[in-house]
Amino acid sequence: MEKDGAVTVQEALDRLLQAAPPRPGIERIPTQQARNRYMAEPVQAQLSMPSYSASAIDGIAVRSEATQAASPHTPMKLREGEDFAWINTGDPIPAWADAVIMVEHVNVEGEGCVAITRPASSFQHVRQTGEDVAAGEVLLSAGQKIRPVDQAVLLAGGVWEVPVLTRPLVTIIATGRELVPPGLEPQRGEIVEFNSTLLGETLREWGAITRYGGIVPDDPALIRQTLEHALEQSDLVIVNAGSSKGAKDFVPSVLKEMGTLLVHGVSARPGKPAALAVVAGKPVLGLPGYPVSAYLGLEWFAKPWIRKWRGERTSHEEEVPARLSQPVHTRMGAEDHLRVRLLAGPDGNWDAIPLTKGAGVTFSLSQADGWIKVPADSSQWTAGKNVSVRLTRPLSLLRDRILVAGGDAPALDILLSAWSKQSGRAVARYVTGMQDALDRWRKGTCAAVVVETDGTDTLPECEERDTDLSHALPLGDVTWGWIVQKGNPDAIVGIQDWHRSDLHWILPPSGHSGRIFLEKAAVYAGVSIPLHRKEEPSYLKAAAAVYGEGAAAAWGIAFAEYADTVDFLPIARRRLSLLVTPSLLKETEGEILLQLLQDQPLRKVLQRSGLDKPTIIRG
Ligand SMILES: Nc1nc2c(c(=O)[nH]1)N[C@H]1C(S)=C(S)[C@@H](COP(=O)(O)OP(=O)(O)OC[C@H]3O[C@@H](n4cnc5c(N)ncnc54)[C@H](O)[C@@H]3O)O[C@H]1N2
Ligand code: MOO
Repeated sequence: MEKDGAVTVQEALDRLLQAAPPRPGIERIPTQQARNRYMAEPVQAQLSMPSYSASAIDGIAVRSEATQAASPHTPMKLREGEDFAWINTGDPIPAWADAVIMVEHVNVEGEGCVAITRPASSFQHVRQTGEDVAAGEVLLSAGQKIRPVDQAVLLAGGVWEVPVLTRPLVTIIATGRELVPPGLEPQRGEIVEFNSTLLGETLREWGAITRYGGIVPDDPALIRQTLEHALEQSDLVIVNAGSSKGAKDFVPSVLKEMGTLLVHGVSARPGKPAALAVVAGKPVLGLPGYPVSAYLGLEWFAKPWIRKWRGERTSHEEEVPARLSQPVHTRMGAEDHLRVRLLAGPDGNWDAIPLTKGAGVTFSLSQADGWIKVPADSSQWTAGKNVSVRLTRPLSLLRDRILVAGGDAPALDILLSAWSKQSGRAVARYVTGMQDALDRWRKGTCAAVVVETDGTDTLPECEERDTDLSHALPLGDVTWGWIVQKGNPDAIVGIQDWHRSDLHWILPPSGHSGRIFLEKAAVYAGVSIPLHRKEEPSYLKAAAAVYGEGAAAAWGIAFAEYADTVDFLPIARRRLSLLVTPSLLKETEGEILLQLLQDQPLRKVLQRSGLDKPTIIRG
């Protein structure tokens, strides 16, 4: 693999486009099936629409010059068949007529006789031949993406078939003996194969036809054989995983053997070990196995290659300026692509909150609102830095979203998704410390804060203990405590066990209420913060980590669904309330929330997820 910094993403892309340029074809397809295809050549209307002059209204067809004497004082009588003919909207105008008078302006005087009180002007209420589309007009130019409105105009102009660019056919091959197809429950050591769906569906959104090449074990001969077969039928082939330095990472060497390995390793993360090759004149992308790395590799190489297939010079991705809400640290020598979540400020500015850097966290791809790029020559960006965010969701949706910051509990997702469903607005949760959430609430970057009280309207785990909570809506009570291995084999009793170095402790991040509670309790109990500890931002992730790792205990919330996997030792009760921006509370959204909190079936579901109806909290 080339050293860090040896090949930039741009340089790698240039090599690929040079060595294996796209070669689109042209095909003629029925206009009705052409949605989302790209015009290969300009198209002219074959027919005029309408192809005859037609009445635009219901009324009578007349010769305008014969009506000039009509006025309210001197109504003019007209005889059917001589001076006028009844006509409906869309009917051809008789050859002898040149105008239409609205039925509302016509007085019927008797059989075959009407009177009019105003003259008609020439061409009045007449749709000229070709008013919509005139034969010979260029309807669409080369390169245009065909939308339903374009299909309509093509058909109006008598274009039954359109010349469009063929779509690139891309085959995706997944490699790895550990992979199992979706639908099968993975055993220990097995991973559900979802990258093909991630890559394939993204490629289809970009206009490619995709073929699933299956799961191939890490075996050079089999990888080669599958690749050969795929290359015969495809314009571009993607081989996923096996691109790094492990004993089973055969993709780069197979590509080298079969053709020209143009690049192995780019100076960008995640996605660093990407391998690009040309085999039998066709491009092959060897993308790393981690989903985020594979996805970025697709964006860096497949997207511009497809864009070039269509002859597009520029990308139309939406970017917004934002302020970084916390510092980011990266390693020099390679550019870093970070997923961020965006919080809208009242001043129209955006706060960008970096999400995990983990290349294996698919969920963060789904949660991210956009990407920021830290250049290879930077290693540290401070909070408040102005950044440009490449959006992954429409800006209008982000502006409309109700953002709820603050404490965590599994039941909150259930409650907030019910709120979203009933209110018709997206609701997103941002788990953070109480102080941070309250600061954001005051700045207006979130609409509501989940506060954790001890039931006495004070915030014990917050610097601002005296925040006015009189308007906060009580959501319910939760129990905090230790999530431990099933059967509590390590015999954890309480806070006093915290000093034990034979256990790995999983804690909420610094500043989160649960963490502050624990640290205060530890001081009170005279125990020091344990050495072996790691942080998990959500209680469900903490529980999953306890289940998956031996000798671990996590601070968390009582939740019935743990039952089969872990045990729970209760330690303290907390009341969760929602501090909602007064204006939002007065809107329909506020009313809906109040109704939901009274909804008995929903309360039962919330209770199963550990959120009891507010009761008196003891101790
Ligand atoms: N000693 C080193 N180890 C690693 C390095 C390195 O430089 N030195 N690079 C790391 C980086 S960076 C990346 S990225 C990964 C890339 O690894 P591979 O391309 O070889 O991919 P695998 O190891 O086979 O898989 C990684 C991970 O992703 C899962 N995976 C693979 N395919 C799929 C799929 N189709 N669907 C879902 N998940 C998939 C796979 O099971 C692994 O868990 O290497 C680092 N290592
Ligand atoms: O490049 Mo790897 O994709 O950093 O995680």
